[in-house]
Amino acid sequence: MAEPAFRSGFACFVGRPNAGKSTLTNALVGEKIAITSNRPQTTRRAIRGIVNRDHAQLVLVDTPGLHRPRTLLGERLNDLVRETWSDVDVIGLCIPANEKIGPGDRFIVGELKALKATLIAVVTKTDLVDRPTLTQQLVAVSELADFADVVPVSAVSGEQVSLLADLMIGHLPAAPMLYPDDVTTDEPERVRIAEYIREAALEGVRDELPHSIAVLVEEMSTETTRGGEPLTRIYADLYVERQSQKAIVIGKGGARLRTVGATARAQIEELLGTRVFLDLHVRIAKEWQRDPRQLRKLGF
Ligand SMILES: Nc1nc2c(ncn2[C@@H]2O[C@H](COP(=O)(O)OP(=O)(O)OP(=O)(O)O)[C@@H](O)[C@H]2O)c(=O)[nH]1
Repeated sequence: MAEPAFRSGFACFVGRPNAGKSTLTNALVGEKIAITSNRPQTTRRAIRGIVNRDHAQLVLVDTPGLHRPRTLLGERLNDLVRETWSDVDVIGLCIPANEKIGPGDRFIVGELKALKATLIAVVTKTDLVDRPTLTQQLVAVSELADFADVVPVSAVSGEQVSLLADLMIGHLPAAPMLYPDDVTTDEPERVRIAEYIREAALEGVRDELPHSIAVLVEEMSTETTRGGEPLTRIYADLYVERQSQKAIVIGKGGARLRTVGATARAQIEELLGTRVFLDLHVRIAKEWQRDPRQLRKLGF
């Protein structure tokens, strides 16, 4: 059969926390769209990145990990993951090259088997291991399920990233372009801005904080300065659950919050292409992860 003129479709990466899914998505898309962190489970939303080729378009949906739900937020996240899984053409199961396959991986494989999507295995972080270890891991991973492909990649060195895109595209149906090809993500700007702030706020804080921070961009407007330059004013709230967490986020004399603001502002300026005035407020929303009203307000 002749190669179709155009292929397009959806794909997502799944795998245990910290498997390298967000970093890989960024490497494939070539623009920072999903937040990454060296802490598990920081990715909360289905963020799309788009890989554009002359004859294909691959839309990546970035999902949070599937895990045992302990809060209402946990349950919503799992629902979101399953919804995404049943809606894509290709699923890439990510397993780090430098970690043993465990019950968590087997659990995910079990959940994936019933789906209609083409299943491929991606052995990530290959820059961290030597050849014999990688070979062993590739064999072990191949035995987990009947994968259409098993691909080793390193998002950090870039090795095999482009090949992975080609393989994934090969599993997409013949279909026309889904989005204009100058678009890399359809995530609303405010959400991306909120994610930048959240990521900056998570840098270097204690392990129990990640789940307790949420960010909401309350107001955003653009004006022209006296010098004739566009300036975007952004007012955002950082929600934490307790006074003690608020103190950590703000830091001594507000020092930490200023660093968070400066880091996030630089990224937002790059995203928007204007100068940015960023006003951050830290607020306490008790038990927001368990409260449906608060969750809705924060976009979950
Ligand atoms: N050396 C190396 N490190 C990597 C690579 N890919 C990801 N990492 C690191 O692994 C950690 C986790 O990567 P993420 O991309 O956030 O992992 P994730 O699977 O999206 O994690 P969750 O959002 O928790 O599900 C980060 O510290 C990354 O810098 C890689 O190819 N090589």
